Amino acid sequence: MTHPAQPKASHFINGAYVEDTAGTPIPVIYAATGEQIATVYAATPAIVEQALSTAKAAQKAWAKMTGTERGRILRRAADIMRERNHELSVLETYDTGKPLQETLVADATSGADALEYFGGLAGSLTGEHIPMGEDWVYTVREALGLCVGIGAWNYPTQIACWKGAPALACGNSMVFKPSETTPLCALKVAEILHEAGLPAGLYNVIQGMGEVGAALVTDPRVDKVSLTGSVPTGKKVYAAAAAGMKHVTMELGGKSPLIIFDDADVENAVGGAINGNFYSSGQVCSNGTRVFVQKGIKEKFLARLAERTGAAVLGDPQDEATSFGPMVTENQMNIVLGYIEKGKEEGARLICGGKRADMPGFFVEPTVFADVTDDMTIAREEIFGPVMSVLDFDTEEEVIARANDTEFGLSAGVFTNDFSRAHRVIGQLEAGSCFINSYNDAPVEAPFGGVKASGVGRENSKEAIKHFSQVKSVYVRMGDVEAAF
Ligand SMILES: NC(=O)c1ccc[n+]([C@@H]2O[C@H](COP(=O)([O-])OP(=O)(O)OC[C@H]3O[C@@H](n4cnc5c(N)ncnc54)[C@H](O)[C@@H]3O)[C@@H](O)[C@H]2O)c1
Ligand SMILES: CCCCC=O
Repeated sequence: MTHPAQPKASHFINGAYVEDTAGTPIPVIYAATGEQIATVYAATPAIVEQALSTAKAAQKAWAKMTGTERGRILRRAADIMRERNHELSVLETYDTGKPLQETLVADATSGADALEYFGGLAGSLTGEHIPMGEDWVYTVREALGLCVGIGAWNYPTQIACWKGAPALACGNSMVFKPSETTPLCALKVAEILHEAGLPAGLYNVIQGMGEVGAALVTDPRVDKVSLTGSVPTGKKVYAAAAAGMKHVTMELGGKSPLIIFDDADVENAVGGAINGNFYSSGQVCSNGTRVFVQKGIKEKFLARLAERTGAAVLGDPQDEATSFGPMVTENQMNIVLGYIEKGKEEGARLICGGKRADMPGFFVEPTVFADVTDDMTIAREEIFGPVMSVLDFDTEEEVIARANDTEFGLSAGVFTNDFSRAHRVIGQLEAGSCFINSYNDAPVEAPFGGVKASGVGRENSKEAIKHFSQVKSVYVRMGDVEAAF
């Protein structure tokens, strides 16, 4: 019998599902059982062409509509997403393995927030009037044109909406390629947008691996590329986009510091460290995986952390009681287990976890290492799994230097009851998305993105509008034109 997660077809182009079984089959594996639940096919060159030409053709008429008209459609889509939250969350759980307890509150709901927020902003996208004596300049905020979105596998619904909603609000069209690991949810986003009244051709989803992404990025009709992925992929995609002088947004990886001073509330700091390491089984770009704890509270912090981590409920992700799911794939599980072995070999002290969980599926126990030093592999490389490194520190000055000693710069957090210190420290951390006495909040109203190797540009908030539009400036002369001859 066909699994309920099997989509009607692999691609969504020009307002309808489209199939082409000539493409490479992509199996969709449910991470909690290892069973194949669906199959999609990678886009053939004919499918890529169909998606790009339809998106190119549809964009101009969309940009001519008023922002209020465009926004109304996005807000209607947000309402539909919220009405279908349960069904979409179940699908997100099949796509990623993340527990339903999380997907019910963090995925379609976050996507709906983006559609609602950018739908609301669409009517307010105006230029300015700049007086020049008798003359004046006016500016117009215009769409970029045809945008490509490429997604990672940890938040398939959210990424499809975080890119699609601002792009459409500004009058662009989009071809979105989800990660080949989680191809299901973006198709539902496309379906819902069209049900809400989006004209055909404006939001298209095609499947495929890196080659399909590369074909999209290098196409001369494409004006902008927004990628969520790893730093190595980001470097390739950025270079390819630069060759065509295209706009880019790069939401990439991290190895973010979470700094806990000894005056912090220990329970809140432990909660922040759990949210910053074990949510989505650690598969979150902004995770604070280098937890610097001031020596005075180190043992108290570790004891409570081990106790609370022991309360994680590993199990069937579709059961709402489960609070911790599997890695997205067997490969990702093996990568994470490899890092855990490396941590042990390099002399870190294992506090809890440290192995594959004894159950079906790709589960790795939530793992904490203490006595981690800056040079250890687990403290330097992005693991993208539930492995927390706890490092000791003595002084504020020392911890700031060590926190910044990384190629990455996505996020950073500070826990302290001294607010002067909190702002002073955050002010010196090289990171794009920061937290004080909290971790991993990502509301649509706040800009999200990194500095250094972690990215270029910002998603969410009014900042995202700048990255999906451009400004035309028009000089208006009221008098005669003076010329040299
Ligand atoms: N900053 C953020 O907002 C954010 C959010 C989620 C995940 N991430 C990062 O994503 C990574 C995990 O996701 P992943 O393993 O799917 O990343 P990945 O880099 O392997 O793949 C990302 C996407 O890029 C595509 N791709 C690969 N090669 C390409 C090429 N040459 N041209 C065009 N597209 C290409 C893939 O098919 C996939 O859709 C982690 O590093 C994580 O930190 C970042
Ligand atoms: C907390 C925001 C998650 C986006 C990156 O993985």
